[in-house]
Amino acid sequence: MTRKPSQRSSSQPAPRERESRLSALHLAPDSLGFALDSAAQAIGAVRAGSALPAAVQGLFAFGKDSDAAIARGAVQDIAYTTMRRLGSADWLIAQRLHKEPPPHVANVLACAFALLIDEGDAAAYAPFTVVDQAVNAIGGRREFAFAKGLVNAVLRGFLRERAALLDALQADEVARWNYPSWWLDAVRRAWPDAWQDVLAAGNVQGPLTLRVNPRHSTVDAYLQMLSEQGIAATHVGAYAVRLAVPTSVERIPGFTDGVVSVQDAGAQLAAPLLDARDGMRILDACAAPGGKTGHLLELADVEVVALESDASRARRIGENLQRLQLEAEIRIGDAGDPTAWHDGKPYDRILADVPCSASGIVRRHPDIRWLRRASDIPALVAEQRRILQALWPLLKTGGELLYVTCSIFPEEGELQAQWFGNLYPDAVRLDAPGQLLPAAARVPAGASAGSMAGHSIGQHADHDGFFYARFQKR
Ligand SMILES: C[S@@+](CC[C@H](N)C(=O)[O-])C[C@H]1O[C@@H](n2cnc3c(N)ncnc32)[C@H](O)[C@@H]1O
Repeated sequence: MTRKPSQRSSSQPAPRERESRLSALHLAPDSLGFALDSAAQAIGAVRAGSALPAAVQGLFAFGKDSDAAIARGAVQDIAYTTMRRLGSADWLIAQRLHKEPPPHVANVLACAFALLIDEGDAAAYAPFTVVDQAVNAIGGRREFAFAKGLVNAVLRGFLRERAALLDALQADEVARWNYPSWWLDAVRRAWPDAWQDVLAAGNVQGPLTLRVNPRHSTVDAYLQMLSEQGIAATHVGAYAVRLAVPTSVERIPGFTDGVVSVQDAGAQLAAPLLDARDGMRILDACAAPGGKTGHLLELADVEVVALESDASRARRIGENLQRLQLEAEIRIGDAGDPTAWHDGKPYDRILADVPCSASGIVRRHPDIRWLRRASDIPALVAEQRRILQALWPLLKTGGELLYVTCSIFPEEGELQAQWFGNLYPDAVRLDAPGQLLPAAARVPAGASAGSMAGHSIGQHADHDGFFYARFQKR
């Protein structure tokens, strides 16, 4: 948790814009009740199909900066924690209530349950504080005030029967693992020896990992600088440094000057695998927000075309490269339709970091598991194939294509690589990590801690899930 709001509530209405369908909220912006109410709105938005970052952003879009600053950290923490525990929270609600409550009441309860599941030192707030503040959150809106007694009874009842309920919850797979059942089936099918580790890794908050820019520093020199500033960090990859305590980017030494970037250790494998050398012409075919584009340009003096289909996301490539003081040619276009953007000059290297289920990065985006549907996977597989087929003819003979997904589903990984190898007799498969399963340094209590199938990065493994396949054109 980045910050805890005070337990104070106030009779003063919070001066921020609210969803039009909700009445005014009579709670102070620095109270836990206010944070629970806001987080509940974000959960409601995700249940309606919105991505969590957009849902949280939307809450503060019209608010005063001061209110947003006060509440935002706590709201974000509660909403993300709730997403990681939504299966448990919904199960507990169903156990305690025979009739479905109004959605906002259910979402406040879900947020409260998510905070009550941890005990002792692991708990962010004292249990009775959570209960009192959840009751305040419900009482803070005129139309839900009738449910104060119910929220109080449900949450206090949970505290009385906590151990028995959490024990019973283990028998329900969705409640236990906090993933939808189709996702549980898919992970079990794909990784019969490691499925529990994979699921558990996705339920741990990801660390803050940095990539050191070799144009400005070295990992050793940067670690030394951090140590002089009293910041604990570990060397976790060729260019990767993991901070012991996550912080905001403005506080990361050297971030604004482009000495380091924020990038997961698993994602940092892409640019070195492309083996780019000075003078090469490279296509980064699905480039935004430009994490891998920046890394490529840090490693060699290359000419990079950064292609992205989403114009608003493409702007972030430019912002990231500006901070790094590096340049690429940014083009907006569909990687699956080169006629619209390709100038006819072939590439030495192509990075195909294609759109995918993002099932490998759920620890950073815990909403993804609830937003995705099983039917999304075949649609994504088809889209990945369309893009790969369009890109292969753009590669020079002797050139290399790196296929990347942040997925743990073999349909988007190994099976896709095999399909590609069978389709193109001139594609020679080169060494690459293949499936990199997500690995968490800290696995939550109660989760299995057996050995991982697939690859991980090494002794300090703590990275998202990726798939990497490399092909050379003969
Ligand atoms: C996995 S992300 C890329 C991450 C990026 N390589 C990085 O390291 O920061 C995939 C990107 O592909 C874009 N995209 C999706 N379909 C595309 C298409 N048909 N052509 C080009 N870009 C596409 C998405 O908007 C998204 O920004």
